[in-house]
Amino acid sequence: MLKVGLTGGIGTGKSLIAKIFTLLDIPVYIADLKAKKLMNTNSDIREQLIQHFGIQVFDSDSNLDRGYLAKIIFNQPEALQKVNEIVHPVVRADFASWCLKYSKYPYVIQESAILFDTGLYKIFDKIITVTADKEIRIKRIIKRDLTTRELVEERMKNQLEESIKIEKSDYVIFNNLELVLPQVIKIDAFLRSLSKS
Ligand SMILES: CC(C)(COP(=O)(O)OP(=O)(O)OC[C@H]1O[C@@H](n2cnc3c(N)ncnc32)[C@H](O)[C@@H]1O)[C@@H](O)C(=O)NCCC(=O)NCCS
Ligand SMILES: Nc1ncnc2c1ncn2[C@@H]1O[C@H](COP(=O)(O)OP(=O)(O)OP(=O)(O)O)[C@@H](O)[C@H]1O
Repeated sequence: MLKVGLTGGIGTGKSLIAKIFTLLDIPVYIADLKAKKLMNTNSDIREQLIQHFGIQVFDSDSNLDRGYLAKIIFNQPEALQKVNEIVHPVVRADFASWCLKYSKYPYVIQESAILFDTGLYKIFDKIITVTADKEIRIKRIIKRDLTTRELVEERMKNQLEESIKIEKSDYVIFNNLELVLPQVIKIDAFLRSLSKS
């Protein structure tokens, strides 16, 4: 079974593309969601987060205080690296066991904004990058999250340049004004034929 990575910076449209692949009956592992779930439920992660960032990292209901952690890590590269070191190995193991459930499918996808940034891309047979112009991405995220330009740019600064991702990818989906559905259908057809060969 092929393992495919789906990546792209904040606001490029990864979630939208992931939904289309799901509609094409392809299992998709959303790393962001899984990471958040594991940060709330995995005791090793919880203990290490508390050890490094204090008890305030969880709120009074014992849920991760995302705003608190975001404020720390997206301004301090060392803190971001520490969180990545704590969380990513657990997500990696979780993905490996998740894949076992889908061995009958032609391929599976992991969606993550930071596949190249973290070196995780190496475990995938093929990588798809979704890309869009910076201004369009900023406007879409401000509208989606009711956030500010500054906060979106802060996250962008912590992610690899789009051009590097594009260069390292097998397939690129352009999501400015282009139609995305035909692009996804074409890539899906390639991947299905690859899985048969
Ligand atoms: C700091 C947290 C709690 C903020 O949560 P919040 O709901 O505000 O943002 P969300 O998770 O939706 O992230 C929005 C975007 O920020 C960017 N982002 C998230 N984590 C990272 C990271 N480790 N490095 C760079 N960019 C990141 C991505 O573009 C992501 O799509 C959360 O981002 C987090 O826990 N990150 C660390 C875990 C992680 O690396 N997750 C990514 C997939 S494994
Ligand atoms: N082609 C498009 N036209 C209009 N709006 C779009 C388009 N593609 C995505 N969007 C909107 O832009 C926003 C960002 O898209 P999406 O959530 O898919 O991005 P993402 O890459 O998953 O972002 P993040 O990294 O923050 O998770 C969403 O509100 C989505 O509905």
